[in-house]
Amino acid sequence: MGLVQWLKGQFLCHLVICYGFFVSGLLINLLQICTLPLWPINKQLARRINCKLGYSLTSQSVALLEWWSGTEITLYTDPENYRLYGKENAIVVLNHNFEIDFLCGWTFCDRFGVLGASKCLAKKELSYLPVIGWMWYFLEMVFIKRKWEEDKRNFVQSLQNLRDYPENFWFLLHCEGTRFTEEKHLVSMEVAEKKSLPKLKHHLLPRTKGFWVAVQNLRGTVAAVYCCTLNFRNNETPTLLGVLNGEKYHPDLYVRRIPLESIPEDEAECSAWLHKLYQEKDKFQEDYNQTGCFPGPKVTPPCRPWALINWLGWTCLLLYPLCLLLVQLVNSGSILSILATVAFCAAVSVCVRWMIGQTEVKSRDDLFTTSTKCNLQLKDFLPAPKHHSHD
Ligand SMILES: CC/C=C\C/C=C\C/C=C\C/C=C\C/C=C\C/C=C\CCC(=O)SCCNC(=O)CCNC(=O)[C@H](O)C(C)(C)COP(=O)(O)OP(=O)(O)OC[C@H]1O[C@@H](n2cnc3c(N)ncnc32)[C@H](O)[C@@H]1OP(=O)(O)O
Ligand SMILES: CCCCCCCC/C=C\CCCCCCCC(=O)OC[C@@H](O)COP(=O)(O)O
Repeated sequence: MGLVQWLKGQFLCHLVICYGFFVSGLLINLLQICTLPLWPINKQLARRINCKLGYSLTSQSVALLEWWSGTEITLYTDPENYRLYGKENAIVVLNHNFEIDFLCGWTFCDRFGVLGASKCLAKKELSYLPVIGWMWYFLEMVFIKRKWEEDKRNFVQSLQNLRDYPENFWFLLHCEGTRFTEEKHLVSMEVAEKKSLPKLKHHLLPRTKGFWVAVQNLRGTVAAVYCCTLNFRNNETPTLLGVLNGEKYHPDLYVRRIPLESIPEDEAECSAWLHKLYQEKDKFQEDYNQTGCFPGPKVTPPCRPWALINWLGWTCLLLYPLCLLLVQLVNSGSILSILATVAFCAAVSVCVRWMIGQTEVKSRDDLFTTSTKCNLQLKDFLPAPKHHSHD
């Protein structure tokens, strides 16, 4: 292992990265709050400023993936469609299997210049995440509790608000509604069976309501649906902690552009259409597993320097006062101040570690809720208890 790779694994480096991300994030949140008086006066300007501020925070994690971990992304797509990416609004339908799928998504957004304005349909809990969740309020992210009766008014209103958004945006929808795990897959295929739908091998059954409502409310605003399938080469199982440790991954993304006009307006037909799309996605996934690649030509969208420049800028800006403070502390010899500084660094580290924990794949805890819907019990997924003989 080289020196640089060894350094990337050191806690001190992680602490500096987390400190930069967290403190710059809080400053960006503060600047976003300062834009509040501008919203009633010039809403479009306030939105544009928030896109830039959002970019300044989100792109730090993109820089981490591209420059720190050296991850190389590959796109499989039709060259005719390639030239439209980033130049139109789109709904992105993506599989949800990996801990860093959102990070790869952001990286593609950055390569096509839509990172600041990128949006997604996210579970409400994510809106409480310090820094990132708070930033998303100002970026008009759509949050849902995943209870349709409670969600529908706010969901439709949030989509309607995007109709005059001043920047090109991609709206990400994980139709599967949760991350893929074997246990959730079992539950989901039971639902498929009840609904007489073909079983999927690599995906959960898509939840169709959110997709239909998004398509209906964004007609005339969004030009196309990008049907995306993400995979990692050589069965890599990427994690955010791995990225922080400087591990390099190889994501492959297959994108098909589907004009929005070709998607049925009627709810039942639209649902059937989405189920068919997932059956096709399942087939592409199976082919990928067999052959190690997706159909169609490969391209690596060019990496832009802005994420790195922004990251280095924030790091220099925030490391300077930190170093001054440390020197003063050591000179002062005050044990209390030194302890307070160590406690502050530990708090930043714990906070970011907790945020990273929110991105990790959970497999069993949410079975209680999902499985109740299907009259299955948690014990149905757990290994049979071992009976120890005391003889
Ligand atoms: C060129 C490059 C292109 C692209 C680059 C790629 C990406 C970049 C793009 C953007 C990046 C931007 C941001 C990313 C950053 C971070 C965010 C990341 C992730 C956020 C992750 C999440 O939060 S996912 C969770 C939230 N999202 C969703 O849930 C969406 C899917 N769900 C829905 O749409 C639902 O319909 C709903 C939530 C709107 C409502 O759900 P509800 O359950 O209340 O109602 P439904 O009608 O949907 O469901 C009832 C029916 O469901 C049946 N059922 C029951 N159990 C199951 C089951 N286990 N599986 C399937 N179906 C089930 C039930 O029987 C009911 O059926 P009926 O027939 O009776 O209706
Ligand atoms: C310089 C960079 C510093 C690196 C630190 C980066 C820290 C980033 C921390 C948090 C980013 C938050 C992104 C949230 C996206 C998480 C996606 C997610 O949580 O999906 C789960 C969800 O679908 C299913 O949830 P359920 O299991 O159904 O409930």
